[in-house]
Amino acid sequence: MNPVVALTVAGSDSGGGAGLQADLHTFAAFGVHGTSAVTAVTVQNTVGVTGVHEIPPPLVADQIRVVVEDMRPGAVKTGMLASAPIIEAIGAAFRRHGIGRGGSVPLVLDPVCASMHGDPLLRADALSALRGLFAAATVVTPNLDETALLVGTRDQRDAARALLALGPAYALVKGGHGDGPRSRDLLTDGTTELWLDAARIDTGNTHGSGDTLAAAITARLAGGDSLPDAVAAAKRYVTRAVATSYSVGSGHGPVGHPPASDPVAPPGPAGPGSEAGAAPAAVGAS
Ligand SMILES: Nc1ncnc2c1ncn2[C@@H]1O[C@H](COP(=O)(O)OP(=O)(O)OP(=O)(O)O)[C@@H](O)[C@H]1O
Ligand SMILES: Cc1ncc(CO)c(N)n1
Repeated sequence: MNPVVALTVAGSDSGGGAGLQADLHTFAAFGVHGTSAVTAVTVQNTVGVTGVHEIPPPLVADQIRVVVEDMRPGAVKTGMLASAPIIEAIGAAFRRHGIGRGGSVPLVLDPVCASMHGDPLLRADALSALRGLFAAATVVTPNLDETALLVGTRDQRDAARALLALGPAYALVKGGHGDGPRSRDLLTDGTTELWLDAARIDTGNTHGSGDTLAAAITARLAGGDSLPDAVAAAKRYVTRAVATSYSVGSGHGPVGHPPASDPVAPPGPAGPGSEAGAAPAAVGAS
């Protein structure tokens, strides 16, 4: 039986906690075969990012092409995209291969702008190119620092409204950077609003939490979940990931990647894959 396949288009974190390394750990935890198109190599550890080497845009597009032609991922995720030329090459590749809205493969767009240490992972002149990719996304998953940069607000509802105006089917505005006792994320398609709520775990070891949440959504979408079901499963997973985080190095340690308690089911007779932008349903996470 063919495995479910997911693709991440992301940067490498040499420290192993975030970026495509976190994505591949997460895909594996859900029992999904992970593939990757590398956008940039970062020189990074638990303390910070000291260097970035961008991959030439045609090489990024070629990685996407060979994976899609050979293995047909059930869903795609983007993380660190680094520069406007790389984003434009990715956008063209997605259109060519039917990835994102308008195509048949759901797209989870995590608009990574900086590391948790505040080191830039996207060139300042690439913000408008990144916004331009939003219309292709099934869901965009910014944190509050990213909503401030992208749409000028840290209010979760206002940010979601402004993000949806850029064209994605759903906005998931994460609240991990708040400081209350709960870690609350807002999922909305403009009609239905869903708060995903969990107790905030008292730890500084949250490196890779955002990548892990978006990768878990991608894994579940690849297995055929609706978007709200995928987000609910991913929230449960990232909460366990933060709970199993650990210290390594002298800075912020990574989240853990325990096996998912609800792994992706192998494809049935109809095969994996869901409609990009499926209808919302009432879900909750605790
Ligand atoms: N201390 C915590 N306890 C529980 N959940 C958390 C905690 N920190 C983050 N989360 C959850 O982890 C997910 C990622 O959120 P966050 O806002 O940290 O993303 P991010 O900033 O993009 O992550 P990264 O650190 O990878 O850049 C969200 O679901 C958030 O609610
Ligand atoms: C390569 C990479 N992607 C994403 C993040 C954000 O977690 C990071 N720190 N590094």
